[in-house]
Amino acid sequence: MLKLKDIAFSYDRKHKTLTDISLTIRQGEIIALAGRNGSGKTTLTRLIMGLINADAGSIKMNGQDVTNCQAADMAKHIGYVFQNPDRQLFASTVREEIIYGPMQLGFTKKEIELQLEVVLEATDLTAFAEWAPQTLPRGIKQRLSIASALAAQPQLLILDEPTTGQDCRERTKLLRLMRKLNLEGLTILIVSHDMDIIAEHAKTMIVLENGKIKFNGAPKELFANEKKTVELGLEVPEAVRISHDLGLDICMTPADIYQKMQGRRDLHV
Ligand SMILES: Nc1ncnc2c1ncn2[C@@H]1O[C@H](COP(=O)(O)OP(=O)(O)OP(=O)(O)O)[C@@H](O)[C@H]1O
Repeated sequence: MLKLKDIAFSYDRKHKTLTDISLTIRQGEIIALAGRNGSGKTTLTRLIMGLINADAGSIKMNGQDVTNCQAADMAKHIGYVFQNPDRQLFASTVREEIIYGPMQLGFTKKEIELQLEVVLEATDLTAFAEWAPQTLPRGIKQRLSIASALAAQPQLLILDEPTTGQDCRERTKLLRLMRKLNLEGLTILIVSHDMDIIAEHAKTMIVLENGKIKFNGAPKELFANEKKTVELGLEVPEAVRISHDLGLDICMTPADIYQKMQGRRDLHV
């Protein structure tokens, strides 16, 4: 769906911010982007969004060259949800916030109304349609940011640290929403420092260090190698650690641990 080949980018020509970035985001997958602070994650997502353009290399979307496309063109295909919803929300009601994108993209009145109804329902925000976004709690604001992005019917949704600053209930609700959208066919790129989320939800994981890809593969493959995980500035997920301590085969989720424990007579469930 999206293919980056040999991408290079620098903000000031002196320091290379991204080097030799080649990656593929496949239709329908949840792919995670991780790495320590300053490794280049935001820069890479800004590049994919067309907010900045690469100095070298190419980007293709569904086989079409979009290397030098601007943000307005990419907004037809890609939705972006900021880590801090306050950076994104500006309208005076939830309804206006959601219809802004489709209006800018030239949707008809009928399409806009339909999209509004569909995304309010999908994000469980119907009851808040007339509320002022700024008065909503953080978790609901985050869902509104997702609703606004979804309203433009993107093929790819980029979620930047979507669970930061949320309580457990809102975090669970948001992850469930992400999963549901993915099952309905939406491709999702999640930028996260939370390895538990990546272990549980991502099919592929890309790790950046100093602007270069240091890992690109299944999260399980990386987390099985604790030394490499730590070297890349990442934490081993809780489920992996516990399964290791219990002498089980590597588990990526608490449900995995439960299942594997049932097969072991020496461990009581
Ligand atoms: N607008 C800018 N101008 C110049 N340098 C920048 C700019 N934005 C980021 N950088 C630099 O580019 C490098 C990569 O930054 P980036 O924000 O992409 O990393 P990140 O992995 O997203 O970090 P974090 O996890 O802290 O958000 C850093 O060295 C940063 O200082």
